[in-house]
Amino acid sequence: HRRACPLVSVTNSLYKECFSGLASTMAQSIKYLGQEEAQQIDEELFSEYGFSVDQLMELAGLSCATAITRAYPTSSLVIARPSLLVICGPGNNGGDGLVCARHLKLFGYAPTILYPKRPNKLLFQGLTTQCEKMDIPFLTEMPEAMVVDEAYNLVIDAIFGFSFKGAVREPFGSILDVLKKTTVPIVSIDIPSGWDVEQGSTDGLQPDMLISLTAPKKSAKHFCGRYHYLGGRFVPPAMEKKYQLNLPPYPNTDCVYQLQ
Ligand SMILES: NC(=O)C1=CN([C@@H]2O[C@H](COP(=O)(O)OP(=O)(O)OC[C@H]3O[C@@H](n4cnc5c(N)ncnc54)[C@H](OP(=O)(O)O)[C@@H]3O)[C@@H](O)[C@H]2O)[C@@H](O)CC1
Ligand SMILES: [K+]
Repeated sequence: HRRACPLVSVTNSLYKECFSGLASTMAQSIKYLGQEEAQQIDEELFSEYGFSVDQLMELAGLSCATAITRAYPTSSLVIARPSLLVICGPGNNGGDGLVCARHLKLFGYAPTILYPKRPNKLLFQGLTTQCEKMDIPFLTEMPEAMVVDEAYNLVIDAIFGFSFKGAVREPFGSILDVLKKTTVPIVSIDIPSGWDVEQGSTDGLQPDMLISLTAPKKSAKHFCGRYHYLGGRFVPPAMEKKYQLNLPPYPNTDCVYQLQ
């Protein structure tokens, strides 16, 4: 399912769409965030706007599950059982993955979770219990690439988000090595894991789908998969204005917007 990546930027494709009269003025100038700016916005949502992490994580995870149902409806899956593998990392990106898995189960999919490094915090313990109580199985180790390809329709990559830095440490290095050998489509939440948040990566994962949360990060310009969605419809207008995010208009009550 995955294609080679000729480093075509999303901005370029948006300009092309614009010339053919298809893109709105808003979509042209959507902002791509640097790492520090993404972290600053995140911090400000909590400190100045009064949100809590679990609130935004719930909305982020729900957006991800919704976007996945749009791109890969259960009727389109190759393996009849709608099996998915959700791999969760040690930070909030991993938390989004747990929430996403729970909603996907409610939407009729059969997720399985790999959560190898669990933070000792009530938030993540609660999210884990919720998944266990929904009969979502947890794996104890990463299966081999061939097993992943045979057993799952999709892999959801919720390993690292916008706080990723430096060389990948274990056990995630080995997990990403396996993912690079699989052929099953990968859906990355916020950032393709292992990619530099701003520069991307030429030899990293090549996901089939990217779900950017709040606003795309600079590395999203190097995304060459089939589907790019925006989720996390919780940005207050004053914040959108301050950071000149120029978010596209979400249709009606939708929590996702298809950018590509
Ligand atoms: N406002 C928003 O937009 C919202 C954002 N949300 C979500 O939060 C995400 C950002 O979450 P985040 O800040 O917790 O960081 P994230 O990237 O998950 O990882 C940090 C962990 O990774 C680890 N780690 C880092 N580098 C590593 C390496 N090289 N090799 C190995 N490990 C490494 C690091 O370990 P440490 O450095 O602490 O040892 C730490 O444990 C964001 O992308 C979005 O998905 C929503 O939930 C809500 C609203
Ligand atoms: K990710």
